[in-house]
Amino acid sequence: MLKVPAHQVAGHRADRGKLGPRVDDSGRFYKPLQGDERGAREVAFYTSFSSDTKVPNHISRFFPKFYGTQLVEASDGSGMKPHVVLQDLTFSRVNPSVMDIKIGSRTWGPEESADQIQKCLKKDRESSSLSLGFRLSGMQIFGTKESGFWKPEKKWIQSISTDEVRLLLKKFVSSDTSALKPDCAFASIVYGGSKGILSQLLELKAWFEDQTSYHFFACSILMMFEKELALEGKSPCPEIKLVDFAHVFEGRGVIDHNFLGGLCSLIKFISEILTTPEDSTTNVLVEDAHRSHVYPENGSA
Ligand SMILES: O=P(O)(O)O[C@@H]1[C@@H](OP(=O)(O)O)[C@H](OP(=O)(O)O)[C@H](O)[C@H](OP(=O)(O)O)[C@H]1OP(=O)(O)O
Ligand SMILES: Nc1ncnc2c1ncn2[C@@H]1O[C@H](COP(=O)(O)OP(=O)(O)O)[C@@H](O)[C@H]1O
Repeated sequence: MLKVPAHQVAGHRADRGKLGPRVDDSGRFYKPLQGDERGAREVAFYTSFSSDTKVPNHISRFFPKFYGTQLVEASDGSGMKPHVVLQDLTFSRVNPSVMDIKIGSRTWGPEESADQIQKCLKKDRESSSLSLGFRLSGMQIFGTKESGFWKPEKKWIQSISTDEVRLLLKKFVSSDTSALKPDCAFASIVYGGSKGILSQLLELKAWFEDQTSYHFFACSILMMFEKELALEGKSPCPEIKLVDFAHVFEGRGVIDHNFLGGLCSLIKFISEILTTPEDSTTNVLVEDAHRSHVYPENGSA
């Protein structure tokens, strides 16, 4: 029996009769193929990437495993539809904090329609994409068993300023989701360390400095970890994964400057949080109380 992913933070959702991804009980994530060229492009990417012998294992681990395509009953009741079958990235996690960061100042590819370009350009301008080279697309932060997750509204998170982006990157690794000033209590064990998120981002960056096979537009980095493990004195299992390849195009021997630029910018933000967590340029998130809602553990978004 397929169900709506409990920890999905962005993109199309399969609730309320809409078309969206679902998961099974064995760790697989079923993403409906968009009927136009986007679906075809995503399948083409996974097919090519999963058999690309030039991609080293320490890089392919940042991508969901690909199990082909399958006809599955669509979540909107429209009948059997092709889905791309992927590894469910949050399958083994209990109460993960998750952030979806869309990378690149430009989120449309070279062969897109004028309408698609206009739509993307508007979102890029109205978000931090143009100014920072990335935007937060969605997130959830686990608080406690009693309070559940803090999950800001999607439209708000995509319209925030540079200072608010910095503040949310801090809040993501802080102990109290309701505190107005983040304490960055988990920054060193989530962002820092030889297996932390910064180190993984730097590994990814080194690959992007060389690879010229793929250009990733509108692709996201998912950052995940588990606060409860940290509170038990264990590793919070910080991890990055890339998702959403509906706008991947052939690189044709050219560096993916758009993705690389956004990745470098994100790296700078994370590095600064590690070196100066007390930086006073980020104060309180004034809109916070109005624009977010908390839903209980295992509740729906
Ligand atoms: O449908 P919307 O307005 O939610 O837009 C989708 C975006 O959601 P957003 O509201 O920006 O978080 C969505 O963004 P996220 O993945 O949520 O960051 C995609 O950009 C999606 O386009 P595509 O499937 O990648 O071509 C977008 O889908 P399309 O509208 O292009 O089908
Ligand atoms: N393989 C996966 N496993 C678990 N969650 C995923 C996976 N792929 C995507 N997600 C979740 O779904 C969200 C939207 O995914 P995405 O591929 O960007 O969809 P869309 O094309 O609808 O924007 C991500 O933010 C993430 O929370």
